[in-house]
Amino acid sequence: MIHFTKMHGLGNDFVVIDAIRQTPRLEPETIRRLADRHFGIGFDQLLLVEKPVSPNADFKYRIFNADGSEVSQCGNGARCFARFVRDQGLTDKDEVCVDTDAGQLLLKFDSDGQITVNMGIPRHHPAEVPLLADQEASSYQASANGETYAFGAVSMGNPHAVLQVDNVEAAPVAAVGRLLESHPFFPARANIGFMQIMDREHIKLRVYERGAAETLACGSGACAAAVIAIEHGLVDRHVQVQLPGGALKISWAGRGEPVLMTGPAISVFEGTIEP
Ligand SMILES: N[C@H](CCC[C@H](N)C(=O)O)C(=O)O
Repeated sequence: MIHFTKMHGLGNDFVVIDAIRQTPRLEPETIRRLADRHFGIGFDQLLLVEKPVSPNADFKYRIFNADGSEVSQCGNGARCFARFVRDQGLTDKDEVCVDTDAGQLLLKFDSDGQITVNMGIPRHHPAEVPLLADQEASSYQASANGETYAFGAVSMGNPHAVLQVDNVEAAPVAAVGRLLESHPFFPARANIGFMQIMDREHIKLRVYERGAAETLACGSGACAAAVIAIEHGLVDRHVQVQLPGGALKISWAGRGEPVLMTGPAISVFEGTIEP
């Protein structure tokens, strides 16, 4: 029997499992079954909390999408991970350093109960996103089903393409998101953001996530949209990103600097599974 906690960050929801004091064996098929919102628990991603691999880190955490694929970054998940290790008594630190497959993240508990994540330095080179382009560009194009789509692209430790739209509510997120998520232009697939610039301090965003379809919020997607909008001179360096599930505060001082993301993390219930 495995104990888990069901959590969410702005409605992007997770099952979080302590894999330090437990030894879960979760094959991709099991993850897919548990992710099902009718036959399983239901979640966008499953997070495993493990012992650190680096001497200076407190933990390692691994991320699995609802389709069973293991990935390297999850912004909302990082905040829920931080809340989890505190609630479970695995740490009493106010700042937690965590190893991930994309490098280390630094997580800080703010006085108001929100959590600020240093999401690392965005990567722009095509090979780092990854995407199939000969050189870096401020905007790329990909064609599908007779349409051509223009987007910015960046890695936050996971691949993101961001399209600018005039009305995010009317954006074809399901149809175009699904098309581009697994487009050959993205050899590792990609998270597809649809961004509407409201003013120099506010973005509205919807994200069709790799391996999870549209979610109510995407932390790394909010970081990617802010980076691309800042690069294009559309917003200032401190911006609020409004997603269907709520708002995140994103700050970025420019190339070579890390992106900071601040937002909530909520525990909903605890349970047990026989995987
Ligand atoms: N679907 C993403 C992982 C989860 C990202 C998202 N939930 C976040 O908050 O950043 C990927 O395959 O890269």
